Amino acid sequence: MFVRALSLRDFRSWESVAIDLAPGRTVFLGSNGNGKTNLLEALGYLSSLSSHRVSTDAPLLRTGTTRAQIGAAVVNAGRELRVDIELNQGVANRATINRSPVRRVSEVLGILRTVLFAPEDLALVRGDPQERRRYLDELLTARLPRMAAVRADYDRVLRQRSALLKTAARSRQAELATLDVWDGHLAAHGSQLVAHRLKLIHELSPHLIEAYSSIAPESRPASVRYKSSLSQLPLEYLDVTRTPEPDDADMLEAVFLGELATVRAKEIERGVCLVGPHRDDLELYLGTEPAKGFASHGESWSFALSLQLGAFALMRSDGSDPVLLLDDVFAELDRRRRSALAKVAADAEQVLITAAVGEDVPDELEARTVHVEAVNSPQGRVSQLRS
Ligand SMILES: Nc1ncnc2c1ncn2[C@@H]1O[C@H](COP(=O)(O)OP(=O)(O)OP(=O)(O)O)[C@@H](O)[C@H]1O
Repeated sequence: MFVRALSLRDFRSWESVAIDLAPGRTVFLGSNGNGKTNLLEALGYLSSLSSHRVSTDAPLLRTGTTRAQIGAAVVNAGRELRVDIELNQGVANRATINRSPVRRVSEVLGILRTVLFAPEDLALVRGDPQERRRYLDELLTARLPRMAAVRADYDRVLRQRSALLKTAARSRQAELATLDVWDGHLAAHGSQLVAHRLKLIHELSPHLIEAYSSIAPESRPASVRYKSSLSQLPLEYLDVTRTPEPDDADMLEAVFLGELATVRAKEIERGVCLVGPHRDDLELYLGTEPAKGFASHGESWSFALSLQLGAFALMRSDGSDPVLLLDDVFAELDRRRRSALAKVAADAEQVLITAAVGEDVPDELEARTVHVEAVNSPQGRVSQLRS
């Protein structure tokens, strides 16, 4: 797929811009802080409904404004769809598809699929489990948009159950009957989420291993493993080579419920939900060692890049290339990693790249260049395209 046109209004440093884009490679070139990443961030938002840099929408609205708009025309297998999102301060966000309003903004998920590789991705290897859970869940949702509802349901139940546990912890008296109901909901949604994550990891793992070995052939092999907070889950289910079965979610739900019964006293005492997908992790290994705290800087970069290239390969195997967004990453890579990434980029349907200087982008990519600059205007400092 590719983005044929992107338009922004009051998004980050962009007051108003409309850019025509084409398949192949485009580099957004400009000095630091001029607004290049903001363009990729907008596309990332359109595809995942979240930013790779911030966890709330507020910083995405241009300073002093109360509404940001992102619009794109996306072509997939010859069919074009127009998608527009409005980010509003204080009121709910809104979206349209082909100019028709949708009931839920999440209905736009799946129209634009992207894989974004950015300096922040180092946190996938070095950061907390929540970074890796987010990576997994966004990939899950990109491939299977209905998972957005499962995630939202799980998060809602988790919040409500956590609030109940806190009350129970404070008053030292559990509303046991109510808690039973929430246990049921938590296990139902949580087991769906875990079953899909396990299936995803099973499918992703070969692509990831291959990506890592092509980027860092001299290094120990990379591998991944799901770490579940369900201690009663039979270990075979965590084996990435095991082919998932259709009834895995049922089995997981039963294990989840059993586990909740086991930890209930502890949960009431501490006032938090102790088990479930919100406590799980995607463990990364180099050889037999965990990558976190063990991998060198270069190996960590290679691993982070492999996670994204693995995601790209997996989505490609689903039938259509996602748009590859590369945010200022070539400068961070050594020669071998650069050329491994350039090889993937040269072959992808559409790649949008940001760079501060042209020399950072490998020549073999033969990219079209779009210059970005920031200027002082009556609206403050804003980004614009330079022709
Ligand atoms: N909500 C906002 N409103 C107005 N300007 C913003 C907002 N958020 C960020 N900016 C501005 O956007 C600029 C950063 O843009 P961006 O991250 O796209 O830069 P960049 O060109 O990718 O830079 P680098 O090469 O350093 O990564 C900064 O000048 C920042 O002040």
